Amino acid sequence: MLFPLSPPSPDHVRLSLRPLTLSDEARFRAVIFDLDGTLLHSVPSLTRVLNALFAEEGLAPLDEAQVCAMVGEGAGLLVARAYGARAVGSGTPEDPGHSGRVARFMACYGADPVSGATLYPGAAETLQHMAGRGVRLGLCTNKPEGPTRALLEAFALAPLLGAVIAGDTLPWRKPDPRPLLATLERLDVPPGEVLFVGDSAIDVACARNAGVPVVVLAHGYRQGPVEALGADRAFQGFDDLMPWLAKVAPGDRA
Ligand SMILES: O=C(O)COP(=O)(O)O
Repeated sequence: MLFPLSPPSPDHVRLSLRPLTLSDEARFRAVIFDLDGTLLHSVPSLTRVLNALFAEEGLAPLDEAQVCAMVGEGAGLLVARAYGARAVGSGTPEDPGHSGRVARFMACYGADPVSGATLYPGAAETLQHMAGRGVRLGLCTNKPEGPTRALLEAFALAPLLGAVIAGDTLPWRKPDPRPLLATLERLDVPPGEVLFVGDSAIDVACARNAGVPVVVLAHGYRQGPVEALGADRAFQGFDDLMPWLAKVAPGDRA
């Protein structure tokens, strides 16, 4: 089961408020964010692009709930899963037609990754407040670097981020720890002083592999209940994350 695609149900809110493990006494000098499902609601834009390609090929469109379940492990797996859902190809990157499909997707998505994408409420304000207090901020996403940079510029986040590692910046993607470790190295902060904020099992696994504490936002893309992700703490969205971040990452200009 996948949630939330619409305003959270009371049950979902209750689940996300269960006691979790990361203490309020923790202190961090840097915070690294995931992009899709954490800062950015990108599924409408990804669905638009996939369905434009599908229309050209006479394939039935996907809905946003289906695409939500396919996002988080990079453009290649998204495209493989999307075509696989229409019985085109094997649903894996090993399929002979895969690289052509990814190239067509990237041409179309790269031309306009912004239309249909929105920042989650409070995302920009949270990053602005933290950057203003001297907290070092980074981004670690599996989305390819071209559209990632275009989105960060379009939503005015680029100047707030001291490090950006995208899905094709390095030869490895999350859940491999190296993209996250590279992000904190570029921020010049050791793993114990960094918090990762994500939304998915991939994010939690990456953080665990890197030895970095991780919290998740329940507004993002995942399958199953938020506490099943095994993060150190979960928040509904930026409304409840922001006051907690102000405590645990006060910044050196506070
Ligand atoms: O899978 C993607 O393309 C992006 O995913 P992420 O920003 O959640 O890492």
